[in-house]
Amino acid sequence: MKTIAVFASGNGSNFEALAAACADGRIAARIALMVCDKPGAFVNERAARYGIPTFTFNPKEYPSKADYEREIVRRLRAERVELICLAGYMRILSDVVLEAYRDRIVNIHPSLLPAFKGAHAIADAFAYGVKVFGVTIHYVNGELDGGRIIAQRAFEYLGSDPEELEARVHAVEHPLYVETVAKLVAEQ
Ligand SMILES: Nc1nc2c(c(=O)[nH]1)N[C@@H](CNc1ccc(C(=O)N[C@@H](CCC(=O)O)C(=O)O)cc1)CN2
Ligand SMILES: O=CNCC(=O)N[C@@H]1O[C@H](COP(=O)(O)O)[C@@H](O)[C@H]1O
Repeated sequence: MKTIAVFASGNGSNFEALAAACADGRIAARIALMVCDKPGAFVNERAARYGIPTFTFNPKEYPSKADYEREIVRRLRAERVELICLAGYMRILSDVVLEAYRDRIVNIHPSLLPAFKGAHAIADAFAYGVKVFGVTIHYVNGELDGGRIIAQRAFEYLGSDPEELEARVHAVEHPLYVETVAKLVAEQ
């Protein structure tokens, strides 16, 4: 049984998709920790419902990113975490975490990378008027949204409602993340 950690900053629908899949065996892993940089974010409520321990912190309470990342690594090691899944985690990871978990961090990004990197991918793609949207799961390294791609799924959207588009993105990313993490933990 592999041990994973999920990092999130907001609503946590991807976190919940992974937690549900671990709970019912579709992913042969246990989520030992949910890491969140936003106290009060709804993802904390979701973790509580699943009885998953959290390390939720306020970056402003630490002298630097390295300080809070050292604390994160301490807790990950204490839980013997083997794989980190970023799921809407909106902080750029420094070498403190990247080196401790080299090639064992994956991220889901709501665009067909390398197009539309960054924190506002859906809005940027929508503004561009793209007709084909998609999601990407990639390894995380020092280059922002530039790690080796593991999986992608595309879909056509011709509408003009940003909320409808975001719902379509989530409907595609949840099963893809579950399917991809299930394969990753089965391989390791
Ligand atoms: N190493 C590294 N870290 C990462 C990713 C990566 O592929 N490599 N993928 C990230 C997901 N994508 C982004 C892209 C941009 C930003 C971003 O610009 N964040 C602001 C802060 C945003 C906020 O305050 O909420 C910052 O400067 O940290 C955050 C996540 C998560 N962290
Ligand atoms: O990789 C770049 N940026 C990260 C990013 O934008 N991730 C996206 O944040 C959303 C979180 O939704 P939630 O799971 O909280 O409901 C989700 O759509 C992720 O693809």
